[in-house]
Parts: sequence; structure tokens; C-alpha cells
Amino acid sequence: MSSSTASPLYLTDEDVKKLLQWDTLIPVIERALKTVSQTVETPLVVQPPRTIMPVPDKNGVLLTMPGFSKNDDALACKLVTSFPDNAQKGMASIFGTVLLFDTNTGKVQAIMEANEITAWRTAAASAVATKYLHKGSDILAILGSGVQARSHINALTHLLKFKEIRVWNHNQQGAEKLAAEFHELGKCISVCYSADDAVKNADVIVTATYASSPILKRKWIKNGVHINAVGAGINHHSELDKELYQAASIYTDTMPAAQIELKGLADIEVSVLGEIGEIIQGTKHVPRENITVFHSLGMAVEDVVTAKLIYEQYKMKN
Ligand SMILES: NC(=O)C1=CN([C@@H]2O[C@H](COP(=O)(O)OP(=O)(O)OC[C@H]3O[C@@H](n4cnc5c(N)ncnc54)[C@H](OP(=O)(O)O)[C@@H]3O)[C@@H](O)[C@H]2O)C=CC1
Ligand SMILES: O=C([O-])C1=[NH+]CCC1
Repeated sequence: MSSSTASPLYLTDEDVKKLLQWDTLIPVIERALKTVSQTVETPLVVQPPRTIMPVPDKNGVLLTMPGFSKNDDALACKLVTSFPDNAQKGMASIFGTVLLFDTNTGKVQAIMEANEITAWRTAAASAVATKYLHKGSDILAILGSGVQARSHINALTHLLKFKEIRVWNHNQQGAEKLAAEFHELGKCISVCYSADDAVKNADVIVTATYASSPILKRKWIKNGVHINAVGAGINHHSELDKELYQAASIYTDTMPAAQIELKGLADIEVSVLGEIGEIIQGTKHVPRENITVFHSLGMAVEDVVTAKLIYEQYKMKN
């Protein structure tokens, strides 16, 4: 069959999972984060603001996330939904699909289920932010026990050797289940029964929930802690309390998206200081004693480069 008539490759989440590894993914995501922040005449990354469409009468949103990376010669678009009530049905909250295109012809090369892609690339971005902004690695605290909580434990423990890992969830059973799952794999995780216990003296904290009121407070955490704020829906920022926002140096993945999706921070007189890519490049510096927040929104280019990496790995193995 000629390549102009060949059907696109279809990869399920199971297939994708077999083709992803932190050692290869984290550097690819690091390069994407850095490239987004580079000012060059011809853009190396194209990612228009994503559309976020609330689904009427349902507690859910549909996002469209197209992107292009020149360095990776990769063009893709992710469609992703977020339906927080799915947990009550025993289902995942986030469902995604990525279309990867041939950059010369625009023909679809591959269609990939993107639940694993979203879980891995988000955690990889937090791992990169943590690499540049953490000051210690004794204690890791995870707030939330869902898909992102799991992938963040995997990515962060791949990168850093923590002495203690703690998990808290608003529903204790979720935390216990996650800890038991890691226990099976030989990883010890303590379940905490309050969020303040979980984050006491922590060096790195991840918030990955749908909380609509703060689950992390300034008064509970030490100076110098690094926080990856990953969750809490679209168009609002609610996992951290006002005092914490006001005390922290906040970085994000992409400023154009932050100006839209984090615009509510202006109401509490908080500004995002810049992109994590600027820290990677060394054009911005943060004093060691500062509390740092990586406000992760999720970028199309992360999905683009991850899908390309998966496609290349697939071709190599088949
Ligand atoms: N920045 C990015 O790139 C991305 C961000 N996200 C965001 O990350 C967050 C987690 O996503 P994901 O792990 O896939 O979702 P999951 O449904 O797998 O996990 C959600 C977690 O939040 C908890 N939770 C739900 N409601 C509340 C609440 N009101 N207060 C406190 N905790 C709550 C759940 O507990 P329980 O199930 O026990 O109720 C569960 O631990 C979401 O906000 C999502 O939008 C997701 C993908 C990418
Ligand atoms: O970037 C992403 O894929 C998402 N961010 C929030 C929900 C899904």
C-alpha cells in the first residue's frame, strides 16, 4: 500500500505505555519547555491558545490543543475531555486522543489514545520544573491520589531519591489504595490523614486534585519548598490558599495560556513571574529561600513531542 493510502497507525493506551520511558521522555519535555521560552525570529513552537469548551448542563469540558514543534518536526492535535464526576462511576476523569500528522503532507500518520500521554507528559513537565527549582529531596508530599498523583510519584522518584513519600487524599481510601499499589511494587508511601500532616517539612509538594477550595496552606509549609500545582480544573486556581500564592515565586509552562487561564490571580494581586523555560535557559533566577510554584497548565507541544517520540519508538521496534 502506498503511503498516501495507508491507514493511520492506531495505538491504544496499553501500546503507548509500553513505548514510554522516563529516561527518554523527560529530556524531550525539557527541550520543549525550554524552546517555548526562546525568543527567535521564526517560531520553533506553534501552539495557539487551546479552546476550552464547557459542555452545557454537564460538569465537563472539551479542550482542543493543536501544536507544532520545528525541532522535532512534529505536528499534532490533542482532543481531551475533563469530567470530574467520572470518579463516581469508577472511570478516569480525563480522556484524550492525539492525532499525529505527517508534516510534509498533513496526512494523519497515527491516532493515539492519550490518557497515558497526558499522565506521563504532565508528570515529566513537573519533574523538569522540580529539577530546576527544588532545594531538597528528603520529603515528597502528594495531595490527591488519582492518575496524576500516580504518574507524579513515578516521574519524581525516577528523578530524585526521596527519603520519605507521603500521600493525602480528601477521601482516605483513595490514598490507601494508591499506597498499596506502590507497596506491591516495593515502594514505601505513607498515608496521611490530613493535608497539613502530609506537607509538614516537605521539600517537594504536588497538588493534583479537583479541589474547589484550598487544600494547601502557606502556614503549613516551610520556606524554600517547591510546589507543582497541577490540578483544579480549568480557568480557576483553587488548590493553594491566597497567602501561599502571595508568598511564592510562581512560574508556569506558557505565559500566553497563563494570561487567560490564570487571570483570576490578578484579583488577589498575584502575578506569574514567567515560564519555566526561562529558568531552564538561565535567563531568570529564583533566590534559594523562596517558595516556588510551578503552575502547570499543560501545553499542546508537550503532547506533540510525546506523540512523535512514541511514533519513532514504535517504528524502531516494528
Ligand atoms: N496541568 C496539566 O497538564 C494537567 C492537569 N490535570 C488536572 O489534574 C487534576 C487531577 O487529574 P487526574 O489525576 O487525571 O484526575 P483523577 O480523577 O484521576 O484524580 C483526581 C483527584 O482529585 C481528588 N478530588 C476530587 N474532587 C476533589 C475535591 N473536591 N477536593 C479534593 N480532592 C478532590 C480525587 O479524589 P477521589 O477520587 O477520592 O474523589 C482524586 O484524588 C485535575 O484537576 C486535572 O484537571 C490533568 C491533566 C493534565
Ligand atoms: O493539558 C491537558 O491535557 C489538560 N489540562 C487540564 C486537563 C487536561
